[in-house]
Amino acid sequence: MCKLYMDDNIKARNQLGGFILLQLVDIKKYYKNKKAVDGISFEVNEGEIFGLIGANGAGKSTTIAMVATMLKPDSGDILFEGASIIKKPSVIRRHLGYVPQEISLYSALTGMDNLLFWGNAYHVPKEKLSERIKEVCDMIGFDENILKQKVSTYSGGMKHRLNIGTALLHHPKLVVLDEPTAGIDIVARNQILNSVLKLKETGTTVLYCGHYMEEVEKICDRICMLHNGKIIDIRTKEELLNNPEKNLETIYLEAIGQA
Ligand SMILES: Nc1ncnc2c1ncn2[C@@H]1O[C@H](COP(=O)(O)OP(=O)(O)OP(=O)(O)O)[C@@H](O)[C@H]1O
Repeated sequence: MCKLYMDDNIKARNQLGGFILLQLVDIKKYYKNKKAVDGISFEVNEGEIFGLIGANGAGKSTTIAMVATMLKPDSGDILFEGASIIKKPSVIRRHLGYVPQEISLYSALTGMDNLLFWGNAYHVPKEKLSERIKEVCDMIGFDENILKQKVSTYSGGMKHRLNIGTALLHHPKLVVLDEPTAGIDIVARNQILNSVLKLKETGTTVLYCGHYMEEVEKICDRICMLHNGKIIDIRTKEELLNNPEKNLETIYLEAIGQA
């Protein structure tokens, strides 16, 4: 029999002929009686930056925690390269770089020691690790001098950048970022956004959960708006650019009846 028919994880194509990396199909998640995610379906194309926005409690973190296999949906399915990650979480785990809001760094260690630690934790082959650390440092804007310093001496923005770097060492196909710029200054935010854009240049797909509408608008190819656990709209960057009289914030506020 032809291999194509034997394979149960065949990547789907989008309308433009590109590959779909990730598909959420009618996902629901309850916390006791509270519906946190209420029938969400969307697709993330290979190589794009896909943004998720919404006010506090909209369901963003719950959604991406399910993609990162930290939480299991109550119903629906999530497919990575056509295979269900609900049935088999391992299909996504080795291809995933998940950056939660919390910083997971050892502050008593240097930046380099943190990268070595996470490189080993992600099973990056020893002979490839130093080259990969160089590539990641280039992406997050770290030089050798910074790497020699202890993380306890870093600014908040530097910690966030290194935190992202640790999730990139194993060259993941999909990077999931949960509000990576929350609570840091404008300069550090800009550096992080540039790192995310560099990541896209390397062909990596990004699922970006953000709080600040203007930054999501700036870097994302498509933006999914959530409210009360439901999708209220999905807009492409082109649609937003072609409609300059309404920015993302206005569109979102109008959609939730708050304009
Ligand atoms: N562990 C939990 N137990 C009970 N309810 C929860 C839990 N986590 C989230 N919720 C509720 O589920 C809903 C969605 O929360 P979620 O954290 O996914 O939203 P969010 O869009 O990420 O919000 P924020 O921007 O504040 O992080 C909210 O009403 C929240 O209170």
